[in-house]
Amino acid sequence: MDAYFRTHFVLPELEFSSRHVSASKVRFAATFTRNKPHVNIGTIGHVDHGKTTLTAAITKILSEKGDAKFLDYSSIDKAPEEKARGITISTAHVEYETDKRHYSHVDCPGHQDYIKNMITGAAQMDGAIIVVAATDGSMPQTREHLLLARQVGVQKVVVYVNKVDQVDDKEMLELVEMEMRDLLTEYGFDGEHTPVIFGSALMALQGKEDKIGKKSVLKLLDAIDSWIPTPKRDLEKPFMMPIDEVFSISGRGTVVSGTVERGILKPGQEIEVLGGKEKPLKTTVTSIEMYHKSLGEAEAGDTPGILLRGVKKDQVTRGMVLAEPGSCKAYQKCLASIYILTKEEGGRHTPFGENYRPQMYLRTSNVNVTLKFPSTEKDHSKQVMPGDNVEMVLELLYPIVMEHGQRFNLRESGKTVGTGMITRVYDK
Ligand SMILES: Nc1nc2c(ncn2[C@@H]2O[C@H](COP(=O)(O)OP(=O)(O)OP(=O)(O)O)[C@@H](O)[C@H]2O)c(=O)[nH]1
Repeated sequence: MDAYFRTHFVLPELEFSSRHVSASKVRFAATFTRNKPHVNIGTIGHVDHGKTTLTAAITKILSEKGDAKFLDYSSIDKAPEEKARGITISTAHVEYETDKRHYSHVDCPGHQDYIKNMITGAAQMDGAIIVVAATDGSMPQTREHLLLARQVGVQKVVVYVNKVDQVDDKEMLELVEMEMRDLLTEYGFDGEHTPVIFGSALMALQGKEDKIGKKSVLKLLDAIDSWIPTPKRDLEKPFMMPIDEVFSISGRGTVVSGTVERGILKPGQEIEVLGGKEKPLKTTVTSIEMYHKSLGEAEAGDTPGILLRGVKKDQVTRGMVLAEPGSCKAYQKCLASIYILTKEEGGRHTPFGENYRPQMYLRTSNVNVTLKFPSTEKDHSKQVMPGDNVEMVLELLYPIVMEHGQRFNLRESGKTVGTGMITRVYDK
C-alpha cells in the first residue's frame, strides 16, 4: 500500500536542477512571490554578434530601476555547468522583471551549448531575442538558431540588430532588416510584423550614446512584453496524466498513479486510457486520492492515485496515458530533432547508420524504435557521429501518445545515447 501513496516518481536521470547565476529582488531558492506573469526567454544568434553583451546590458538598464541585479559580462560568460540528462551544458539563467512581467532569461555560451540547450529543454524558451550584428547581417548560426527555435516550439521572436554604433550607412541597416524579415518568414515566423530593434548592446552596457544604447534596450524590452505572449497555463488544458504505476486494491479495483501533466480531473469524470501495448479503453474515475486523503480534484503537478471503474489490472500498464477523451492520440511514427551524446557525455563511442534500434524513453514509457533518415535526405548510407545534431524518423514498435514539442531520450544498454524532441507526428 505504501508504494501507492508515494508522491514522487521522477527518474533520477531525468531530474534537472537548474542553478541560477543570480536573482533579482526575488530569489528562486527562497519563496517565490508570484505577482506577475512569468515568461522564459533567451538570446539566440550567430557567434560574436553580441548575445552576452546584450544580456548584461538588459540587467544593467533594469538594475537602475531595481528590477534586476546587474550582471557584468564576465559573470554571464562564465556560466556554471549544468547537468541535464547526463549532458553537461553551460547556461546562465538571468532573472529580471519589467513592469508587466517576470522573466527568466537564458544565455548559453558557445554554439554547441545552444543546440544541446534547445533540444534537451535546459533552455525552456517561450520566446527568443535573435541578435544579429549590423556589421555582418544574417550568418549561418542566425539561420540555424532560428530553425532550432521553431523546432522546439518557439512561436515568436524579437530581432535586435546590434553593433549599430559601427555602421553609418542607413541603407545597410535597412538591408539587414529586410534580410531578417525574409529569413523569419522562411522559417515560419511572422516576418512582416516581428519587431526589429536597432541598437548597440555595448553602448548600453557602457552607458554611452543613449539613443542607440539605453533607449534601444528599453525599446527591446517593450517589444518583448507586447509581442511574446504569456504561455497558457497547463491547468486550462484538457486533463492528461502519464501512468507511472498500476495497483490492484482488493475490494476496490484498479488504481493508477502518476504526475498530472496538465489540466484538472474530478471524480465521476469520463476518462480514456491509451498508448501502449494494451488496447485503448474508456472508463470513469471513481475516486482520487493523494497523501492518504481523498481529493476533490487533481490538477497539473499533483501526484494522485486514481481509482478506475471496472478496469482490470492487466488492462492498463505503465507508459499509457490517462486523458480527457479525444484530447490525446497515440502514434507509431514521428520526425524528431536529436542530439547524439559524445563519448565524454556518456554516450556512444562509435557512429551509427540507418535502422539503428535504441529504446525511446518518453514520459513514463519506453519502447523499441528504429531510426531512419527522412525522405528528404539524399544519402541514406551516411553515418551519424556522436556529437551530431540530426533530424530522423522514428518508427515505434507500438503506438504511444506523442505530441509535437515532446522531449525524449534514446537509450541503449542502460545508457543514454541521445536526447531529442518530436517535431512532427505521422498517422499510419
Ligand atoms: N562595437 C560593438 N561591439 C559589440 C557590441 N556588442 C557586442 N560587441 C562586441 O562583440 C564581441 C562579441 O560579443 P559577445 O556578447 O561575446 O557575443 P556573443 O554573441 O555572446 O558570442 P558567443 O557567446 O561567443 O556566441 C565582444 O567583443 C563585444 O564587446 C556593440 O553593440 N558594438
